[in-house]
Amino acid sequence: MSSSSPGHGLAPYDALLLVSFGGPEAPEEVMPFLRQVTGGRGIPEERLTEVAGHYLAFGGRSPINDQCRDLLAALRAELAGRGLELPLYWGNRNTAPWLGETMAEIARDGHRRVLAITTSAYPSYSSCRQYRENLWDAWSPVAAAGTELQVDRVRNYAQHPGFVDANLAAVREAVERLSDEVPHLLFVTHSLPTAMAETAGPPPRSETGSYVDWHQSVAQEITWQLRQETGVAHPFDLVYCSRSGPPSQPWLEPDINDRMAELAAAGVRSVVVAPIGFVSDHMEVVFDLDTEARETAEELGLRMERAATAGTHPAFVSGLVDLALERAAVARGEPAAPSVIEGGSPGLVVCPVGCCPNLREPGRPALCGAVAPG
Ligand SMILES: CC1=C(CCC(=O)O)c2cc3nc(cc4[nH]c(cc5[nH]c(cc1n2)c(C)c5CCC(=O)O)c(CCC(=O)O)c4C)C(CCC(=O)O)=C3C
Ligand SMILES: [Fe+2]
Repeated sequence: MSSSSPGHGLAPYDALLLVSFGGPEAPEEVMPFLRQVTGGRGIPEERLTEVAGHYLAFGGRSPINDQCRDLLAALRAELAGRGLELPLYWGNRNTAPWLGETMAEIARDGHRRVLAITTSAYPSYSSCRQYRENLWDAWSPVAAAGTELQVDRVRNYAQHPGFVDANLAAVREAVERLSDEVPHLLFVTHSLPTAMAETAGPPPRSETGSYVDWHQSVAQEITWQLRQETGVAHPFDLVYCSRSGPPSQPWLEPDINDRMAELAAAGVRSVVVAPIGFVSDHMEVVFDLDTEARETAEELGLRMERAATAGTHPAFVSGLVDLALERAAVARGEPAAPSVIEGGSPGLVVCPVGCCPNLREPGRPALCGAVAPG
């Protein structure tokens, strides 16, 4: 690691902040959570009832907050192990601990320069800018009250070797569990409205947008590294889960269940499902993949192994700390030396104007981005 003196590696930051999505922890919290997530977003009522059913099937408790608690513990241990003992806070977009309350606490505790890390690895409005808007909403009352608090953010990190290595290890283990077969690899991520996908990332963009491009390159890299290790070239695809929105609105396809049916029809007998779009076992993973897609696989007679998510894998946790060190070096004015997979894109430390635009409310303010001149 290039951090010069331990203990100063994260200067100028005096606090770290994990920013996540949030989730209900009891049955009576499910509907308020769903209304909070979808407020004003045109999600049909039937979809909400359906998704409420997913949460209620798990006792009304989403796995996501517990996973944030585990990640916080793992990050604290990693920071302490490297002599980087900065306080680490946690705030959510949709449930307690609310980001706004955490930001106020950070200010009360006397911190003035905070580095945020989101539990979301890829560019897109939902996975990138929306968190920057949440940071703005949390920060502006603090700033209005006269506290000079500056918030920066670690870049989108899906193409960082730490995230990729954790996912590679998980795919390797899942393939090994299917010992005598060459499974088809199904890399899965959250579907998005195609309009959001095509505008993901900084302009200029490819036709598919950075969300899809980044996932493709992570899927390719994992498949390639596996081939280097084992000599086996697995066929692979990028597929989607958790489509929402009205049926009239186009979302990214193919859905994992549809793709499994095609593969089974073509004679494929086993699949590894690798949720590279999720940093840990969110409800989408435990319901849409472990429950729904597994049922589909059983109906189709496909053997299915689900690869673990990055979770608290040591490569992922230490990678996040490396990313924080990298961001701190940039904040100190040192030359950027982003660590990135072969042929990948390092992502941007500060999102440029027009990056992952908010198509619904174009003028909405966001932190951690360049401001349009004039
Ligand atoms: C790209 C992306 C990520 C990955 C990046 C990131 O992690 O942020 C993500 C994560 C998550 N999404 C989650 C839950 C939900 N997402 C919904 C709705 C939507 N997601 C969208 C996109 C994404 N979502 C979109 C475009 C919508 C349509 C409404 C809108 O335009 O905003 C809805 C409404 C019901 C439904 O329609 O499904 C729910 C309940 C949870 C919590 C899971 C848990 O509890 O473990 C997590 C981590
Ligand atoms: Fe979502």
